[in-house]
Amino acid sequence: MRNKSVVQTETLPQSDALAQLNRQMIVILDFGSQYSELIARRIRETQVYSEVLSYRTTAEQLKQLNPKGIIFSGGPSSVYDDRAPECDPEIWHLGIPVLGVCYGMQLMVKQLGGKVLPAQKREYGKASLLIDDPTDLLTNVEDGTTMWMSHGDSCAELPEGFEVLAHTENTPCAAIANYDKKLYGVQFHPEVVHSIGGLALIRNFVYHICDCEPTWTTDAFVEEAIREIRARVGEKRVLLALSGGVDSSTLAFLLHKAIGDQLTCVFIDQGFMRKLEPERLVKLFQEQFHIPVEYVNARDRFLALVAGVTDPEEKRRRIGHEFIQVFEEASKQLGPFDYLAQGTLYPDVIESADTNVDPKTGERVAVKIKSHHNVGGLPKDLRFKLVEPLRKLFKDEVRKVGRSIGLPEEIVQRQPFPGPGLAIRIIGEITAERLDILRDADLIVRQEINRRGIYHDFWQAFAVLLPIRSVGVMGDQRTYAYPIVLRLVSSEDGMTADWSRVPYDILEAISNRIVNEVKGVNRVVLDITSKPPGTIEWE
Ligand SMILES: Nc1ncnc2c1ncn2[C@@H]1O[C@H](COP(=O)(O)OP(=O)(O)OP(=O)(O)O)[C@@H](O)[C@H]1O
Ligand SMILES: O=c1[nH]c(=O)c2[nH+]cn([C@@H]3O[C@H](COP(=O)(O)O)[C@@H](O)[C@H]3O)c2[nH]1
Ligand SMILES: NC(=O)CC[C@H](N)C(=O)O
Ligand SMILES: [Mg+2]
Repeated sequence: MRNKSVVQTETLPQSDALAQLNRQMIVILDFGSQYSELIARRIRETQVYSEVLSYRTTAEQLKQLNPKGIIFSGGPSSVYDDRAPECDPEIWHLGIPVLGVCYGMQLMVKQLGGKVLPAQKREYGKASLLIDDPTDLLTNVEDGTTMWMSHGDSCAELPEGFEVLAHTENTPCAAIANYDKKLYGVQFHPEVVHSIGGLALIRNFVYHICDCEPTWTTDAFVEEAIREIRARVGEKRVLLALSGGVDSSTLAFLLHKAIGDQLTCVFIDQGFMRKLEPERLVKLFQEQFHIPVEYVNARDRFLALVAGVTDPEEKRRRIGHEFIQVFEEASKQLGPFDYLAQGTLYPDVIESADTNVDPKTGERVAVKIKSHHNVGGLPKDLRFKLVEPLRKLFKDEVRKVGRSIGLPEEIVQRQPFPGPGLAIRIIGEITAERLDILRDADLIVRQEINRRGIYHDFWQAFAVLLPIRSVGVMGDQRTYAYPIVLRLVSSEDGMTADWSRVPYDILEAISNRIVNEVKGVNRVVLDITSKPPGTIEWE
């Protein structure tokens, strides 16, 4: 299993537990592709469980896990690079169906005795797939369908026992198979949305070649998560870090179901929350859900901690550490607790950690984008063991889980709010004054959006305060004040995002109100950057 963070070893040993349950699963071996997690998503969309593991996973380990199929991801290396990542060659003899994607296919070809060469023409983008064998892997994949390519190498000679299933204008071996051994390879990327026939191909592999049944449903996840939590925690007590967001609220419901009053929820008011949120959250949980919440007012200490700090990563690091500090203190007062539960999701883990393989060394290289406080901010000597049952899920999957265990729609549909809160929406130094300004501006954004019933049109809609000032004129007086940035984005899972095309009259209303009502602001600007290349938050 990937060693994503220093505390990974303390999290649920999911794979082992899964193996014991003998659940049908497809394993993805990651050779450093941008799309490895996307392949996992696609498989899960077919309602079959899937996990991404390192390309170093051995045949022996795979035998223990007993997956129904294995997918080799693409990767940035060329199979003939000096230290290109290779798989355990015993994998070819396990008798488990394998689908190699791009680099994965090239590796299959090379290791089994065929030839891979730099292609005559590199191929990036859409290509028309011409089908030579419309059965098996390519059943229901239309001849001439669009598939998405991204490669510089190509298969020049097939290994023994293989045949060509499809080609494109530039690529003679676009899809190949050794039917006897159930080994398949595709030069294109069936997992990306631009590959029109991609999902049909994936379904053929999963259902017909690997013989899986669509049994990994939300209900099955909930049932199993509850079983695993109980088995792991036993009679011990668990402290849940509750922010009131979708993830930790879903987790609160899940844990409440699993271990009842062994659970204590702690909400930390770090002073960077949105206006009126802390009060609302505590009331909602206590009065409506009857789940008690310990409210910890830590405003002053967090503010003191970030005073004068302008570096975004340093802010995140300090806030992350302080969170744990406060939990440890709470544990002394209310506990003791052996476990700390957090609503950590897959994207938090991916973005905080290293996900790429260095083509030269075969090692994972850090491409840390930003440290999500709940992952990168954790200290090495964490006293708690972590319980993070949502760690493998994407946001939309969590929403489904939440809904299925009775979380009200109001929370299920909530826009995400980062743990470090407004601290990472004030660029540069954080002061009490700037916090007040941003809180007021942010409330106006929310009010104007809610008033029009368009809250759910956005993945997130919020305000950012910039630490610069510009000149304006109000009531014939010169002003010299901060600008507010409007960040309004749509997204499916937070991994990519686009800026929302909001009608001008709404932008106008928001801008007018902010400039008129929020003291200290004299200008409103709109962020029109997608992710990538931007990120959703500004720090
Ligand atoms: N103020 C807080 N008090 C206690 N725990 C927190 C707080 N903020 C964040 N956390 C913990 O950190 C985790 C990650 O935060 P994150 O914002 O990603 O998730 P969330 O708040 O549960 O959901 P959402 O992404 O919808 O806001 C939370 O699930 C929660 O366990
Ligand atoms: O709990 C969190 N702790 C963090 O440190 C954090 N940083 C970003 N986010 C949220 O993650 C999504 C992707 O954000 P970015 O595009 O800014 O990386 C967006 O939805 C962000 O709001 C965070 N959530
Ligand atoms: N997307 C990939 O897997 C690329 C594989 C290999 N680096 C190539 O260029 O052919
Ligand atoms: Mg949150």
